[in-house]
Amino acid sequence: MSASSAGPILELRDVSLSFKGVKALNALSFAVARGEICALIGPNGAGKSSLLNIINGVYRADEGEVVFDGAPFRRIRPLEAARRGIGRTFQHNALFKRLSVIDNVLAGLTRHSRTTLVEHAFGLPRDLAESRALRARAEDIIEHLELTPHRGTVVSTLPYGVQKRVDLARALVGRPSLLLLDEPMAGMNQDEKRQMSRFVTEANAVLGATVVLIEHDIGVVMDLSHHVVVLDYGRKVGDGTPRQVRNDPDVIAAYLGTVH
Ligand SMILES: Nc1ncnc2c1ncn2[C@@H]1O[C@H](COP(=O)(O)OP(=O)(O)OP(=O)(O)O)[C@@H](O)[C@H]1O
Repeated sequence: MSASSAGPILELRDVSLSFKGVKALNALSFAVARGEICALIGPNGAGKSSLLNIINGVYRADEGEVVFDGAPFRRIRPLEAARRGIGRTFQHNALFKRLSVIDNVLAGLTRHSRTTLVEHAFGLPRDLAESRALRARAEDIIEHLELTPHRGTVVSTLPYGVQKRVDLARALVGRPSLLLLDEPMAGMNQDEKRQMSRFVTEANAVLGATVVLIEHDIGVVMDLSHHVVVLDYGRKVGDGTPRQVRNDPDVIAAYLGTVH
């Protein structure tokens, strides 16, 4: 075991971020253990998406640092974060809506390929063997996420729940060690949520990704996660197992209301 693999995969140390005087994150500290599913919960505007944006380099922390795999940073470029093994989905998925499922999943492999997106679009792979290997990887993940019937379908024509799964496939195809999911179940019915929960569990247990996810459905959070961090106005108001957090009076007061 290397030195970095002994500690938590992710640590936030006193991270603060403001937008024109509004403190989105206020001296936030917590750690995510390797191999866990960690849920970030809290009311709208609590700072959850901003935090994911700092971890994968979309935003830069004003203060504090992020330690990923033992290496601290305050700012990292999104491509560099992806290269180091941080995968990401977005609240409103950022898929290429006019492209097929397979092409969207292949786009998630750009960081692994010496072939550029333009070369890929024109069918000009630099290295045929590389291209075949990456395509096989994309086909595997499509099968794994039960997207095979949709593999050639243009994304914009798919139901929203299936699009969210394509977004997950695109994030997973790069084999991230840390997978950041921003409301992967937003807008889904109970059946779709159950299905997505199964895929997130498999990404964690079978594919080995540590998961940090933002989710508003407390039932889903309690069933799915090993660890829950609660944010309110950019501050941490709870941190523990789902059961600990559920029974924490501060969390109940700030967010959960009366728990039966
Ligand atoms: N790019 C931005 N420019 C200005 N203010 C921002 C920006 N991003 C976030 N904020 C502000 O930072 C605060 C935290 O927002 P953030 O989106 O991180 O919260 P959240 O917990 O993810 O909310 P939600 O559950 O509604 O997605 C809010 O006050 C928000 O208005």
